[in-house]
Amino acid sequence: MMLKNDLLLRAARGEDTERTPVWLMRQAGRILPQYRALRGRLSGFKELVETPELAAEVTIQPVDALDVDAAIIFSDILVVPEAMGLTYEMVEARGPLFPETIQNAHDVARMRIADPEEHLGYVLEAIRVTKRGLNGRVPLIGFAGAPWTILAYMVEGHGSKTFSKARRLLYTEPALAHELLRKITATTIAYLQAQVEAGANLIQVFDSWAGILPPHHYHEFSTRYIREICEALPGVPVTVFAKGAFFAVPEFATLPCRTIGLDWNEDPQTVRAVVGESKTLQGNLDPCALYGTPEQVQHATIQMLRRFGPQRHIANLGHGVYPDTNPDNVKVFIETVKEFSTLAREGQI
Ligand SMILES: Cc1c2[nH]c(c1CCC(=O)O)Cc1[nH]c(c(CCC(=O)O)c1C)Cc1[nH]c(c(CCC(=O)O)c1C)Cc1[nH]c(c(C)c1CCC(=O)O)C2
Repeated sequence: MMLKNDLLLRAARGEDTERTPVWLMRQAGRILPQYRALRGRLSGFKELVETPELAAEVTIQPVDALDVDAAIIFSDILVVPEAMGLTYEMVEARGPLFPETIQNAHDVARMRIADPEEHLGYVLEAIRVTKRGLNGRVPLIGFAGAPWTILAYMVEGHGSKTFSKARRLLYTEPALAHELLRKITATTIAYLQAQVEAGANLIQVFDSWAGILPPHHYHEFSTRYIREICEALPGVPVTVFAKGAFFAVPEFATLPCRTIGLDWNEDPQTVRAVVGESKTLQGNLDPCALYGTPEQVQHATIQMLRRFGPQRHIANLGHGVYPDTNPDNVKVFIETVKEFSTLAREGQI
């Protein structure tokens, strides 16, 4: 089906666009009252993720409510470890928990390379239902966690400031870590290819815990697997978002991906100077900028747009929007991107 709004895809491919496309990480859920109302009627997060009609409804909510230029499928990166054999629980107000974790060679051997239709069919069906519901209004983004970030949860068992159990494994049992990373990578590649087949127009890889590794470990245990994922998706626009990995930007410039996501610690002009003109950059307003007055939000957004320049930019936050953000300020952010980037191209400002 032809897309009515394909700004995101054209910007990712490096084509000139009449304005800068905009969406927000974690736009589905959390901040929208209509999400909270639906979520309140359900037993929990997993029911929502595993019921394709409901996941599709929540995916489309921000397109209706915020007028963003893309939808992102409502799911979680932790569906991948579950498909491999490690069930997760979502503890209300605390986050994910794995009752069993990966500790030794026996545990790694027990993990299977998942079959997307068999073990993640509910996500693929949610993508198909979402595509019908979107009816070509905007592109749909599919996603997965980067293998390193997935390993971190599988070994640690829950969120952590340091992920010291996961980092310890890289020193004490590097071969075992690689074996697990290979299985996660194989599962992720098949899963992302299936997402594209189901209708995802662009793929984002989230390496949320990139920033806790030293650069040499990041190169050895993360970038090489991200590279394999990018290589397995030829022709698909891929965005690599690695939080805290400013040290890896020179290497990201060599990845066969279209877009590099920046967190708010990164300076767009510095990154641009390193990667050159061959990549699109995404980001990177500090989510805390959305706590200001509407005028302050507008000011911060315009400053961010100026740092990126008009082309080869996808406007976004530097990480997911915080749950207590006023949706009206999110709208100011989105409208400012649309208006200012249009005027900038017309030479009016
Ligand atoms: C709290 C949490 C969850 N899952 C996870 C956490 C973080 C735990 C920690 O701090 O260590 C793990 C997770 N899930 C996702 C990521 C990668 C993106 C990131 O760094 O934020 C990570 C690190 C993607 C996601 N996780 C989710 C999406 C889809 C929603 C969207 O992007 O709009 C994505 C891309 C949805 C999700 N996932 C979760 C909830 C409650 C929701 C729905 C509403 C909300 O955002 O609060 C649970």
